Amino acid sequence: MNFDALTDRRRLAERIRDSIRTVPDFPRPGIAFLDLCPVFSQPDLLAALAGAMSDAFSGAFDRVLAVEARGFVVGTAVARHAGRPLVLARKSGKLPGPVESVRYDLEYGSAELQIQRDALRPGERVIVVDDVLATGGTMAAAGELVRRSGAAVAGCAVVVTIPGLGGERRLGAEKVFSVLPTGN
Ligand SMILES: O=P(O)(O)OC[C@H]1O[C@H](OP(=O)(O)OP(=O)(O)O)[C@H](O)[C@@H]1O
Ligand SMILES: Nc1ncnc2[nH]cnc12
Repeated sequence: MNFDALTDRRRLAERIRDSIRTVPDFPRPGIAFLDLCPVFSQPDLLAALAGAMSDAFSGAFDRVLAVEARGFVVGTAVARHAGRPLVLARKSGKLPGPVESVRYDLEYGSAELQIQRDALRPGERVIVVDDVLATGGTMAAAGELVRRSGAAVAGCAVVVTIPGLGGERRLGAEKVFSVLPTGN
């Protein structure tokens, strides 16, 4: 990475950090909820985010898998920026079948994620895009859906990682790119 790219990355991270609103005790007591709506409302910031995520994987991916719901915002921007097809991982009951399903736990609940069986092809390289990485339960479920299709996870991209919840450790081998990494 050259100096300009590093400076731009730092500036991007600063603007995102300044834009995120932390809401205590939402959606339930004890959770410090990161509200990224103010990030999504700034077109230049969303475009820069998409560019940083795409660059992080040097364009070495065939499709972008976006996770419902906030991941759709970021994933759509990345797919558009990179000129790659967008695939949706949706919460249970939203996609017409046949679908593949995985149940999972996240920081404040449990859910089921699905993709359509013909959405990914064997051998394709897929990046999974979301807004927040907390426990990693959601990303792990999305990765499992990718592998069940015979495709491979080329990486995971998130706007922000919440430190101390084990998300990056849990994803282990999957390469995680976070614009605001742990500790920032
Ligand atoms: O790392 P984890 O502990 O799994 O948490 C991260 C997930 O939690 C949030 O999704 P949520 O299910 O709240 O959905 P939403 O985007 O529909 O609000 C967030 O958008 C991530 O998908
Ligand atoms: N603390 C949090 N804020 C926003 N989204 C989340 N997803 C999981 N944990 C979260």
